[in-house]
Amino acid sequence: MRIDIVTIFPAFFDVLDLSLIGKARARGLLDVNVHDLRAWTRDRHRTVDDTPYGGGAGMVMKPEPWGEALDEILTDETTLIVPSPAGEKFTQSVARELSARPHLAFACGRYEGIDQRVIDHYADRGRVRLVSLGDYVLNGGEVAAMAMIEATTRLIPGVIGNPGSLLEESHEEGLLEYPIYTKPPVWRGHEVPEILLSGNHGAIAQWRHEQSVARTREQRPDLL
Ligand SMILES: N#Cc1c(-c2ccc3ccn(Cc4cccnc4)c3c2)n[nH]c1N
Repeated sequence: MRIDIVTIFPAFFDVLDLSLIGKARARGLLDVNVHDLRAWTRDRHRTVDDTPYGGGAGMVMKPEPWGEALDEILTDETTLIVPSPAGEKFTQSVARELSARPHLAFACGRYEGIDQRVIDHYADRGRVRLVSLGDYVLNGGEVAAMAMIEATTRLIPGVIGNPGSLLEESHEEGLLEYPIYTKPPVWRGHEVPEILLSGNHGAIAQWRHEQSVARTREQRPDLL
């Protein structure tokens, strides 16, 4: 998978050189390219924003630099993802869908967002998705893009060492994951549930499912 990210804060994505995504890049499983939107500005001040038509607080990102950047980056195979508080909810299902795409491009806005005509222009030409990380307000698209990239790329075969672990994670089957324990068997008076020490794998699987259902009912009844 190729990923392109356009942002006015390219250094924000230096973290993608680390950990599993960094290793996947080094192994050629991922091709991640970060671009500074200001590279596509034409004026001395490298201006990317201006005042909103119709008045109102804040500034809006100008369409011209975005148009020149995206014209250079997008292909017929690209899914353009625009993180936005007005977007569809980003879920594990969306992550799974995106993980099968050959090329993802993330347009990370700042200020009050990107001129709507940019989204309209590329929507006419193919796959554009406005996607929201959740029902709260961030200062820009970078944090959302980072979360979406991590949730999506970890589903690509080979990125995570143990693919079996993906199947038991929260939200993969619509339930929250069961509680997990490791050594020591007793810690500050807290004991590991006896069933987990029994070696009875059928009973352990049953207990874990029951714990997932109970946890989901408690924390996220909306998922049931
Ligand atoms: N995904 C996602 C988001 C964002 C988000 C994404 C991109 C931008 C570009 C600018 N802002 C600031 C801003 C603030 C208020 C109104 N409109 C815009 C962004 C917020 N906020 N919350 C989410 N779940």
